[in-house]
Amino acid sequence: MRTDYDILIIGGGHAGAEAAWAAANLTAPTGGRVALITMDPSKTGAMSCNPAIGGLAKGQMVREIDALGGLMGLAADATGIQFRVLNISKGPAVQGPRCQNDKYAYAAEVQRLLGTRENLDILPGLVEDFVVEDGRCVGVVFRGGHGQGHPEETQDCCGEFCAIDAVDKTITLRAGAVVLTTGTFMRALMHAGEQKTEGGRIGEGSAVGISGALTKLGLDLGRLKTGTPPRLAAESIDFSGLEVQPGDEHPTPFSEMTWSGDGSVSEGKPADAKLRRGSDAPNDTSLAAVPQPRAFEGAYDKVANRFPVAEQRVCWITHTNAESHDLIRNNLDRAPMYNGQIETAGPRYCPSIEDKVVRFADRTSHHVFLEPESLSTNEIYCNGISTSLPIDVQKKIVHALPGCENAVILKPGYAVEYDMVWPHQIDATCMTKRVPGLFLAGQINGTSGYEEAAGQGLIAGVNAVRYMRGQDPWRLRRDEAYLGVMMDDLVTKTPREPYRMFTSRAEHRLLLRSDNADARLTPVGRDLGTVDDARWSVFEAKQQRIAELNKWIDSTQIDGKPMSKWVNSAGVGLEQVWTELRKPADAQLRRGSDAQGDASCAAAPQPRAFDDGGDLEALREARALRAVLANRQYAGYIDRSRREIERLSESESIPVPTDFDFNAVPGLRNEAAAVLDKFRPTTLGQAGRLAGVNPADVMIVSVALGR
Ligand SMILES: Cc1cc2nc3c(=O)[nH]c(=O)nc-3n(C[C@H](O)[C@H](O)[C@H](O)COP(=O)(O)OP(=O)(O)OC[C@H]3O[C@@H](n4cnc5c(N)ncnc54)[C@H](O)[C@@H]3O)c2cc1C
Ligand SMILES: NC(=O)c1ccc[n+]([C@@H]2O[C@H](COP(=O)([O-])OP(=O)(O)OC[C@H]3O[C@@H](n4cnc5c(N)ncnc54)[C@H](O)[C@@H]3O)[C@@H](O)[C@H]2O)c1
Repeated sequence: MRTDYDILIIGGGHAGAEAAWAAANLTAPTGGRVALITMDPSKTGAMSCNPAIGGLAKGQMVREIDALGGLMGLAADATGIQFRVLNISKGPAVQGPRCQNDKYAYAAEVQRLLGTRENLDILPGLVEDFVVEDGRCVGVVFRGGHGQGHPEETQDCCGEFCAIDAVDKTITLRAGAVVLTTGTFMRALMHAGEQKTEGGRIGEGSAVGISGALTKLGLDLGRLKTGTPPRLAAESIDFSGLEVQPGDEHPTPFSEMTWSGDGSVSEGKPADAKLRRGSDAPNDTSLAAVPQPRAFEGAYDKVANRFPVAEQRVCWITHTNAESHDLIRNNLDRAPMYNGQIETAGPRYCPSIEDKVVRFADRTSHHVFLEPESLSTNEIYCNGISTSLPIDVQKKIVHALPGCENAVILKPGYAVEYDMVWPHQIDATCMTKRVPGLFLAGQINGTSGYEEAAGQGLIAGVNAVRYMRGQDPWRLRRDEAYLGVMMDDLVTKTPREPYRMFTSRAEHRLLLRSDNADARLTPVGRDLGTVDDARWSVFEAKQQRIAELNKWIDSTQIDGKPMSKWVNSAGVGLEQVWTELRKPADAQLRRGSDAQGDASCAAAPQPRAFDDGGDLEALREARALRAVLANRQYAGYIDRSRREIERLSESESIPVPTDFDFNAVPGLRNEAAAVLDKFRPTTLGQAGRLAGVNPADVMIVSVALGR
């Protein structure tokens, strides 16, 4: 059995899957090998709770992950059973793509995608300790297992791993870097009323030893909680009187590679943009040595030629009422969150139904979305009534929902408490400051949500490879991506509850839109090595089309007025511009008196033939046009923002050495020195965002740094 790897990833959740995908893709061209060790490989990519990906702000993050060559958007598109863009009536900056997924198909697709990486080994087992030499993490110690998906009757589920009989043996693996993504599993304890069960997810175990191993390394651990609602049997619900929630008429995929055609690969070339973001050295040349990936074989098989891939389904809306609220109030003494059984903080922004009834006491009703969990099972997810009340009370709450009077609960709701690592102990690359070579990603860093976890996984996977290669770390700035906002928030603020992304967290949200995620990040991914030739050629084609559309708008008149003004006027949107674009070129010319005879106008983009029903060309055109219009709509703001970002970028890029002694800075207030010492910001910009550090403190530190 191989015991030496380039990178080890622990945990096959959303963070681990993304980290493994990035690390395997990055190391493949140089013959590197990656191992993903997880308690049960058959649960890799499992959706612990909501069978949905994306939503407000989260959808933008999925688009960013996709733009950087990640797998979440591909898996979501391949298995989505309902697609909706939320906030569609509001501005493009706050629109969030979201899809319902067949949760079993989603996990299977994540596993298929990981299975296409020939240099990735997936090993079943429980990691219990780290190998640390000279203060650096260089491996892990784990107990081999089969995972629950192991077919007992055969002995070949894990190939070589089974063959050498590694099960229940303690195995040491060494590597250049380790990424730990334990999710909700560290010392996990589930609660349903008075009933307590060890485990991070129903039917699964708890990772106990790893908490102690982290404490031994000197890391400070905390404890948080989250929860999930009951699942109901579809045939026991009367849907007839319920409001139907259909998907969008023309569904929008997450991935730029979905429906990108046959995925044919043109000769790729490195992106022009130089990667300066995370690099401490502005003229970083180490990237020149990054081998460019040619093609991620098998990555786009499921999505390249059709969309939606899976059969589409509707959801339904029901609601709680005075009767269910009374039930909840009368049983609060049996609710672990209220009777002292759970003392840790849960996600304030995805509250349990008992939280909602207590905190919003004046409300007499809350929406409950009934969502199919799979095309192949009868499970219905009750979005909106996450609960840890005892099962007998859950039954009564469910039966009080219109349509659910006779509903059968297949799986009860529960809450889970788990250990996490306070994230001020990592930096924005996900590497722990105390133990170089050890990276943490996902719920272990105090976040909540698949998308937040996946984003951190990608960042950790990339940086683990860069660390192993001795390359400069890669960091995203707040004005570059929601992923940058999340990392900056995590390392500058101590979360008091599970961290969830919102558009309101991003001060530059008009720049960080879902429509321009590829323009912002695909060149960055190309430089990093996470974007292959196929994705790069799709990106280049789109940027070319955007340029053509801009030229057309700038050179065309409509009713004697510049089209560039018309596109920003009230009542004009994608549909109206699309209609103009579909008119034959001579009709466009006839409308614009000044444009008569202007050859550049006639030569502007030939309207592409597409039907309202949607096809490949329509999808591409809509994507390009959406980006063009959003950029024009926000042009004034974008210019102002850019100037402001430039003004601030000087302090943002001033590095603070990792061993800088804040306590020795003359004139620095004790309170500021203590905060700076605790969070150990890596740039002066980050220092300025810490609570307890004011502009005068930043000035003093800046002088001490010799600036
Ligand atoms: C009950 C519940 C409700 C939730 N509600 C939602 C929701 O509605 N929507 C949402 O987006 N998020 C929800 N979450 C959170 C969501 O599941 C997580 O945010 C997300 O899955 C985190 O991804 P992750 O990769 O960090 O961890 P996880 O998905 O939890 O994966 C961790 C993986 O690591 C493995 N592992 C852990 N420790 C070890 C070890 N020592 N050795 C080997 N393997 C190990 C586990 O087996 C698991 O495969 C909920 C979670 C739970 C449990
Ligand atoms: N439920 C929990 O206890 C829990 C725990 C941890 C994390 N989370 C977080 O919760 C998120 C889900 O939270 P949420 O409650 O905002 O739900 P969501 O993201 O599924 O929904 C967001 C909004 O979308 C709309 N919506 C919901 N379901 C819909 C449907 N079927 N069709 C159309 N629109 C729909 C609703 O307006 C809802 O408020 C996850 O991404 C995760 O980060 C939840």
